Amino acid sequence: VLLRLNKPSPSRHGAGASALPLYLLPPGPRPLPVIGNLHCLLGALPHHAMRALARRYGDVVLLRLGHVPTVVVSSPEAAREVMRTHDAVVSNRPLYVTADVLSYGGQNIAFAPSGSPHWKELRRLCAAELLSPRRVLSFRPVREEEAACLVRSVDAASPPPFLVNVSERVKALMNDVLMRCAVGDTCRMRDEYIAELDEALRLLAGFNLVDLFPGSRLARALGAGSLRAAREVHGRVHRIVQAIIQDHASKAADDGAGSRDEDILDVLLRLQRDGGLETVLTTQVLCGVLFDVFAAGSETTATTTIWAMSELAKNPGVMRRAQSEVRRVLEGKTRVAEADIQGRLPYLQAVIREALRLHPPLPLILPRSCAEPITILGHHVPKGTTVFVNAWAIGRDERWWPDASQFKPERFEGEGVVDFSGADFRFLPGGGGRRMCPGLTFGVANVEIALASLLYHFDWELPGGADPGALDMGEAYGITARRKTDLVLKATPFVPTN
Ligand code: HEM
Repeated sequence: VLLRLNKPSPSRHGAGASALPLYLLPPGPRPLPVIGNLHCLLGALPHHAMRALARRYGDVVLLRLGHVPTVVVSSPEAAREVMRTHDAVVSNRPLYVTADVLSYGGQNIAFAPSGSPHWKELRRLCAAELLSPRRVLSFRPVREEEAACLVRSVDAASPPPFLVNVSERVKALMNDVLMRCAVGDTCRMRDEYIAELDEALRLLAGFNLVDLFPGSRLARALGAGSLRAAREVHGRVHRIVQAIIQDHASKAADDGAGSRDEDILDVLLRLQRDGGLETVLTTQVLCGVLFDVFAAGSETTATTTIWAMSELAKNPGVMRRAQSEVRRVLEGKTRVAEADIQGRLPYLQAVIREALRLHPPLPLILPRSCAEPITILGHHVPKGTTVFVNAWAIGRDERWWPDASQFKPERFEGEGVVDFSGADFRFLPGGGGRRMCPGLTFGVANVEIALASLLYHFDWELPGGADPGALDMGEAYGITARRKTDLVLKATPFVPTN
């Protein structure tokens, strides 16, 4: 009787759960008819609401979101079981309807089925070609030029001190960097492409009725508008990418081989021509991969940089220490070159990690789907369950991070520091296991040079002498946990640009 009172009835949580002894299922709130536990997520951002549920029910919580059985894990041990012990079984993404349309039915990297030869080949290409350390290094001139451009754009305002919308500038910077690395610097449809990709990201964010109630005709009818919008954006993106590919092919013929560094589309087109891969690189696959690079790369790196600047503005002592490190290392220079800072800014690196701990851009990582029944910390998780790892909650938990809510980069200094490799399940900004982010090194390189440039060239403070501690740190709803309000700071030039 006690078990019945404390545990949800299995049959209430979805078909896969119905044959199980109810005490084996993870605990969770009682689902309501039809909507299940959707009401538990109302009024708060999903990762916040899920943390509140974890505090009440434990590190493994069972929910029913609409018709979809869902498990949320919120501790390093539970995350290890998902991403290491059961990695092979929990590495598919649930293919939501909008994502299905935008990814050509899972032909890109982020939504392709994980066991498929297609996904394995694309991941191999990421490691060996598209996002390899050599390729990331070859993008160095792009990062340096764009970071210098950012500094000039701040400097262009007059007279000093300038009021700078840091959010806008950083977003523009990351869009430009990712766009140039993906399709080159002379893409005539650049702005159109960015606008369509932004719209696609907006459609991907959030829970869609059709995804929450798969199989329901009513949900299909009510959700028809967003599905139609996704199809339209998808059609426009496809046409733009086709035109970009044609431009590239004719430019490659004009330039002659080897006259410039390859961008990601050049590499894809070369691999397409050469053939011999496990998968055929159709135009659809190229569109999907370019979508991954831009969608997964631009927003995450911009969000991380903006949160890092926010935390620095909120914590002037940390700002001073990071600035003095950057200024000591770059003394006498008129612009930031990566060769000058590489491996020489350990405190700034710690600032970036601390920003990623408190503000992982993808707070719930990306959802996974359980292909077979598994056990997480002794709880039975039925086949077909969607699994979320709440990296945001784990990164803010006092059990693993003393003074968890404080911005203390020092915790990432010294021996035995936690790294980005996904091996330490307390710190999962790039996820873990076989689905772990393949672009994290590239992303962090973009964040590092942007921050080094802003800190080297300018002093920063809140406008109107506002109290740094009172800076609004609210998050907006969306595919990434970005700032709710734009970050606007006062910049005073410190080192002039050349
Ligand atoms: C600070 C920057 C970044 C962060 C915090 C980040 C974070 C993440 C996370 C949490 C995932 C899901 C991993 C999982 O399911 O375990 C992911 C996947 C992915 N990321 Fe990143 N990312 C960043 C930058 C980038 C960049 C620059 C690129 C490419 C240019 C990229 C490409 C991808 C791709 C393709 C996937 C899907 C991988 C798959 O499903 O196999 N990311 N990223």
